[in-house]
Amino acid sequence: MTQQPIANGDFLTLSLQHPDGLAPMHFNLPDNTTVSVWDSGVICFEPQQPGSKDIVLSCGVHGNETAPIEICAELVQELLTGQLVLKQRLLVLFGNPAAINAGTREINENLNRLFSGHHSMGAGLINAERKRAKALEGYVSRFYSEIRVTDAVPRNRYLYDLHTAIRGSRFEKFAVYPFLHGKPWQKAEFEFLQACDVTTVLLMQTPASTFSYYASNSHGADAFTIELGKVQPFGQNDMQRFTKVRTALRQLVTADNVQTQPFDERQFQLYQVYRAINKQTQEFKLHFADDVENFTSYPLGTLLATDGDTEYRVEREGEAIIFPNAKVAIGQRAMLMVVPTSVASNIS
Ligand SMILES: O=C(O)CCC(=O)N[C@@H](CCC(=O)O)C(=O)O
Ligand SMILES: [Zn+2]
Repeated sequence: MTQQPIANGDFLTLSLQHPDGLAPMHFNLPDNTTVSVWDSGVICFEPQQPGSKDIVLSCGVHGNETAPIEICAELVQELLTGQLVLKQRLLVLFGNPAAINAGTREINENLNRLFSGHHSMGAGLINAERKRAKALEGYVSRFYSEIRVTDAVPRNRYLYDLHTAIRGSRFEKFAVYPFLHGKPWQKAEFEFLQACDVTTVLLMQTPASTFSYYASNSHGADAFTIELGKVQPFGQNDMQRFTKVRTALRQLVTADNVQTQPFDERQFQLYQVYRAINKQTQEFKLHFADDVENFTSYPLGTLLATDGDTEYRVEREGEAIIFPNAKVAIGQRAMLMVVPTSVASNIS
């Protein structure tokens, strides 16, 4: 039998050697799973008789968020070398190979603010991140629509966009559930998140230009941004901390079902956005230290940030900070303030 062209299974290294594009290739694994490389960091697997799930796993949308990159690279390697046998259709995306090579969150612009067409707004497709966002949208659309399965079993779409946060967090791992426009939150998804060791979930209340919102809103996918801890350089992640998510992702792609526990809201910390604070001027400044963790709350009236003459103080009991970042571009979200909530009123 001829060896498949990525014999060592190290698709990440191959992609990083060709960050600006990789010639498409197409081959079969010994179990007849079809493998198609569509671009640098874009690899599609289709088992001969796939289950009903179309799964997109993405990582490296921010180039310095290494743990998810290592987790996805390992999974792809195990698939390519036959250590794992796939059951579901799977598209793995290493979001921003150039930024991964540079070890930076972004090169020119935050890729995770460019989806749902934002790549082409304003100045248009002026940099590599804007072009990549457009290309990634195309790959996701192609994956969800190009299905060679002919039976009438209804298909379910998923996209898990794996990240790590800039700061530490009171809850080490947490997920962002994109705005569903009134549609019910999904018990099965909370159960899957719990299997991944993620029991803190932030429910968004507005559309966003993120990858997960794009998949949810444009493709009807069950989609999440999943934060797996704090950013670390390559090789410095304690992989033991990811045992549950690695196992759950393996089960997701190799089996019909993931082993989960029935949903019980009491086992989750659920938050919703109370307000988003956007950076208005270059003077935007946070008034707490860099090591203050996500989900920290302060007493009413505490000064959190200033932006020129504008002061942002705690205005609601229990509101907590998340994703504070003074370095974002003008007009972008510099911090979210979140409050505890429940999903009981709208879950199915
Ligand atoms: O730690 C931070 O400040 C940012 C971590 C990160 O990249 N988070 C994502 C969340 C995306 C979402 O809201 O769904 C981002 O900011 O892009
Ligand atoms: Zn990120």
